Amino acid sequence: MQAEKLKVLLDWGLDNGVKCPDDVEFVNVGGKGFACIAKSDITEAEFIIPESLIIKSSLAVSFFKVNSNQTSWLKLLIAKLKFDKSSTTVDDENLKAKFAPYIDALPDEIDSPLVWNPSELDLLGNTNLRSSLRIKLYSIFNEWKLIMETLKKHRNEVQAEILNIEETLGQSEDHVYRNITSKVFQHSSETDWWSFPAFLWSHMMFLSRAFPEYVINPSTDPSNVVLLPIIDLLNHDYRSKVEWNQRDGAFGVRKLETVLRGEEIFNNYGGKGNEELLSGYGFVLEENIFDTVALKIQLPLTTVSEITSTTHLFLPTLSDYTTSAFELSSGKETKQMLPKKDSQYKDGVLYLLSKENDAPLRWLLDLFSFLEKSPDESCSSLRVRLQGLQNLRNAIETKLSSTSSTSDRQAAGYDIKEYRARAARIYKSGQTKALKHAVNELKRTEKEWTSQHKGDLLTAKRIMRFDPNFMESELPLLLRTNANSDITLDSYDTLIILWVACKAVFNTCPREAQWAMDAFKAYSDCRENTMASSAEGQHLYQTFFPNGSSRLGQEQFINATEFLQHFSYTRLSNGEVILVKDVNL
Ligand SMILES: C[S@@+](CC[C@H](N)C(=O)[O-])C[C@H]1O[C@@H](n2cnc3c(N)ncnc32)[C@H](O)[C@@H]1O
Repeated sequence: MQAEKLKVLLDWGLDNGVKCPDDVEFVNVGGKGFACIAKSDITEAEFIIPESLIIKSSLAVSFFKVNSNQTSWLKLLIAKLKFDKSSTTVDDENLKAKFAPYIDALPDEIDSPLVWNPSELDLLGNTNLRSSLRIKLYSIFNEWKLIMETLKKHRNEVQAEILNIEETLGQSEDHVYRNITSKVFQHSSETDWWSFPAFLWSHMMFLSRAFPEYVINPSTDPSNVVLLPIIDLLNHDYRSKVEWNQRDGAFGVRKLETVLRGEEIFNNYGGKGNEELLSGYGFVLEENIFDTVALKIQLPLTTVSEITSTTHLFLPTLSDYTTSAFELSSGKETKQMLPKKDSQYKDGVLYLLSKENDAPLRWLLDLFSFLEKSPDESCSSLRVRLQGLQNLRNAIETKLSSTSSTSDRQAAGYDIKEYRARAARIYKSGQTKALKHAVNELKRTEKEWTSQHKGDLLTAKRIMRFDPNFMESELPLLLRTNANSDITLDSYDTLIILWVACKAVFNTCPREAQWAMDAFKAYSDCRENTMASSAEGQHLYQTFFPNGSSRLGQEQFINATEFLQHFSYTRLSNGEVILVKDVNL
């Protein structure tokens, strides 16, 4: 059946001026649909489609007599060519008849999770992709609704369909599957061409096989796309070197390397991670070097504007990550760094973490350091950097545990397609690997910083090592306990607070930690005029000195408590508090 449709399509193409290399054959490959195979060694294989066969927005503009949202109208036009039995005429040409060989040969199904059943969706667990699906459906619905509201025909039915879909989208995954997404590829002859499932079908065809129109028409809106019959039979390999070009309105794809006999001739859809490949094209690649995991950080707009107006922090947007095959083939960096507006971050700042590129992790670390710092601290202070790193590591580890966990929803008992189960496994494992890589990179960075700044950090363990006198004699004296009775301190930070207070009382600070004493004195001097108010400090003082202390006043003790809070960071892995010298990294 598919082979017959393919033959009709290829004959139609050849009759109408499509040029393909002589020695290629298109075959049906399990899991991939059609593929183009070289029958001999081919140098610079080139595929050209004439302007007359390119399906572009101008057709939709002419047919629907519209001006805006051209890609949406083009999707509706393709849904009409597929589902409407009557003709669709533009300039006396019946598009339904003209493009029938193309429309008939489009794939029976796309394995995008947009149309997976609930049992298959469960395989995605709590990943970004799973949680973005409903939002994606809403966005496609809104795109459809926007043009439907201006469509003159079928007014009452369209209005009823809009209400019905809107209501369904607010319901359970199972309900959405049964009433909308399961219908996209199991369409009956009754499917209305203007219905939402028909639009969703068309949308998925565009997502998985459209090309940018600007290749043939540089002045067009950059978001406009075209369909290229036959050229769109080429599958994707990110290693494939290709050039997309135009000549006299025709669109060409040329291989820039020799393809050996028996090998597949690939296009290159651009550097896409498995999340984008799976949701848009319904497939994944093992060991995909473009794999990323997205972290979206929501910031109040006041914080965004503080960052953009007072710091040099880099806040990325999606365009900082996208590489299209067209850009790759041009061999030069074509992306322009356009000035960004604060409003671009209203839905969050996007960080795409990957094993291959640590720059986004560094941008994220800069942001977390900024968020950690107090007004009198610098973004590059050692304490701020170390605490920012801890907070970031904590956030990524939380994401990792939710990504690797299985979904907590109830499996719904639908059949699971093995192809989809494998795709879900590979996608999830790529997400987990990218997150683990980020955690390891942060651990390595922390180690590097702490070993470079060993002398600027004081842990409770270090104190006990180089100041044995403190535990053996000074602390019992201060607490008025017997030197032989055990002193129980329930945390490392309590020990450091008592050490700081003790050193101030006895003036016996060892040389290697003198910086901590100097900083404490300076801090206490600054606070002299402010009333010591820390409830935590007061409570701790009363615990240790229920009858007060002639040596250590409450105020000085509270100063030590607050000093530790201001000049320390907490290792989240073990709760250890570490005193940090006020230096820059
Ligand atoms: C532009 S079409 C390519 C032609 C497609 N094989 C067909 O039969 O129509 C894109 C679709 O091809 C398939 N595809 C492309 N590259 C692939 C790859 N490397 N591995 C698996 N499937 C691939 C996916 O189903 C994708 O949605």
